[in-house]
Amino acid sequence: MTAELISGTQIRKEILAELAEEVRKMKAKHGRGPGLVTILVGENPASISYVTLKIKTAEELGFHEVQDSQPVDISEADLLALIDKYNNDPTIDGILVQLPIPKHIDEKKVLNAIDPDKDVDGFHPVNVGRLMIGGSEVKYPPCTPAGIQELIVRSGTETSGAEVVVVGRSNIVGKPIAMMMAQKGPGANSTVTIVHTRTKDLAAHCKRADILIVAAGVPDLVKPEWIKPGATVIDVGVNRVGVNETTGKAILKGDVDFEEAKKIAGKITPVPGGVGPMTIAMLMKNTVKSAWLRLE
Ligand SMILES: Nc1nc(=O)c2c([nH]1)NC[C@@H]1CN(c3ccc(C(=O)N[C@@H](CCC(=O)O)C(=O)O)cc3)C=[N+]21
Repeated sequence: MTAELISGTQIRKEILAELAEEVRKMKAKHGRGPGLVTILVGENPASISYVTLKIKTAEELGFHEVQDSQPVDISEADLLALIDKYNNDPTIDGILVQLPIPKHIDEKKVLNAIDPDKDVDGFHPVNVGRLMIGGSEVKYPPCTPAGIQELIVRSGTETSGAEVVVVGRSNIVGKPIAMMMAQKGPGANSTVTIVHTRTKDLAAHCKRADILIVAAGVPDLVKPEWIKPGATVIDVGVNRVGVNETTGKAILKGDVDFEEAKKIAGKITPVPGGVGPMTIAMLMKNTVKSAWLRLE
């Protein structure tokens, strides 16, 4: 048996079509679409490629899109002042500072400076707190975890009472997705275990999972024999393992040995084409929500 492929590329299309319709309505009613600014500091090639994808998607949806590129040696004070400018700009609904930022700038200070009501990444402590409370308190769920939950639900995977094992405990993926799956409510109600590189017997924990979410950043970490037959496997890894000689593009690999895992899993996400495209779709969704909240 070969696992059913969960296509982020396909599901993303459905979500973007829904959002495009909302943007049309918003423009008709209020004379403007959602405004999103992406602040990019320096010239990290991976960051440039993500930001390019974000801009392209925002433009397709009819957003008012501002790309603000800053030199790698911008001072912390100047970056904070820039964020403040966008906090006070009524045409901007979402502010995203592409991470990572250079070491001489305190990332925490930067994330804390963004108005929580424009924090469409969901990284501000206020939004992290809202996520912990759950339910209607949640305003901007972080984009990658929101995309993961959407993939799980839209693939028809039962979450209520399911054993979910999350590999990785980062602030942007592991911790929030674990909390979201454990919450009360649709697409959640799961029994959640968080494991990481210091966990004893990682394999045994993974093997119990009905839903295995892997966000460790280690290529091919999860072996086929770690997967429970029929499980839903969500691979969040985006590892650049080389460069394609003919196209010059990066070769991406997930944290799961995909070719072998798909023989055992029930449903599985590919890399690329799985979680990545969903992250951007959820960013757009949060920005549309922010615009509605600001306009009405
Ligand atoms: N403030 C901030 N917010 C972020 O949301 C954020 C960030 N910083 N820093 C970096 C990570 C990473 N990230 C991805 C977005 C899209 C794909 C994506 O679309 N990936 C495609 C492949 C794209 C490619 O070829 O590189 C795929 O998996 O199919 C992946 C990863 C957002 N991030």
